[in-house]
Amino acid sequence: MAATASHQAIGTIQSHGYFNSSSFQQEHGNTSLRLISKGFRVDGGLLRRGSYRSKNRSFVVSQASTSQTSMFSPVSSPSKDNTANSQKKSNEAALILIRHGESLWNEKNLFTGCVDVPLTKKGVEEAIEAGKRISNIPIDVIYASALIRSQMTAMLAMAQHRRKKVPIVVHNESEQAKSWSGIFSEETKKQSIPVITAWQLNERMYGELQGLNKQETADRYGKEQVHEWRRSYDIPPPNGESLEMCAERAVAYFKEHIEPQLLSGKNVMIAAHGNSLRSIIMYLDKLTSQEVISLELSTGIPMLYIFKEGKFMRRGSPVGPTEAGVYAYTKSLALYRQKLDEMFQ
Ligand SMILES: O=C(O)[C@@H](CO)OP(=O)(O)O
Repeated sequence: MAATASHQAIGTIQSHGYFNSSSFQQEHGNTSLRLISKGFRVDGGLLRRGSYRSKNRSFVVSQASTSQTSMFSPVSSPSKDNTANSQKKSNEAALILIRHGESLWNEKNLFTGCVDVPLTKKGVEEAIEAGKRISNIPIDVIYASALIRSQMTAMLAMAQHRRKKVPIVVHNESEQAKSWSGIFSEETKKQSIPVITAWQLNERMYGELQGLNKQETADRYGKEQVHEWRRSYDIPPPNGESLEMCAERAVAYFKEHIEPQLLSGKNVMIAAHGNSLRSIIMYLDKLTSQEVISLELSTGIPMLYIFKEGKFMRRGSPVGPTEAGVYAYTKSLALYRQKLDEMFQ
């Protein structure tokens, strides 16, 4: 939106734009215009559409200010949310889990953990293939780890989605980052999918094994020892995280941030890692610490769960966009697909 000369000072504030009132006040002085904290309140009322003038500057609010998030409105936690609406909405949602495609260190057979390594060409192809498999499943919000291999996977997969919404990484790391990534069109926001990145979804930290060759490590320390480090539930590799430690942060994040989304009816995709996903699957499928030992995830294979009435139902891996079975799991998935067929035939 073009800012007029008099509005140039801070540009345009929108309902979904990020606005740092304290920096505004520092810059422009705490004047007749009082912007209280993050609510865009002026003397107790919400800012309305229009132009505002402080001591020496003016600015524009182009929409009534009710929210300060960009395209992503965080849902309130289920315990705080007691409206009938949320009850209605909590009916059903799809959850897709996907381990990133092959990385350059997977290819070299190196322990990777939290080292931030990109995908190989094969990994890129796996992510694209994964995207085709889930291209008819609704996705409202995407979670990825802080590592590039999961983010590449999410983005490449989404490029295959028939709905053609644009996945956009949410930048909440600072007020400025929020503000600078603001989107000023409701229509554009509707055509976007927020991608939320979280270190808690990172691969388990492999400690002093990171960068070592898996085969050479087995030759040196013995196959059993290395298998214990790699697959046991509670034995950490030297100075690294056990699966149990990884689960503590990954599952906590899932419960705190992702479950409320599902409860509110949002369809979620999580792109993450072998072990962070193993820990989440252990929680979803109620696996014991013995059972999780034999759980192995392939790179780039999406897994579908239906969340219904507070329960997670594992629906396996959608084989392809034409596989009828996946869409027969629930009425809403079938309807979504039907709509896509109508829109894009
Ligand atoms: O190296 C790693 O970070 C992981 C995943 O690739 O290895 P592992 O097979 O031991 O879980």
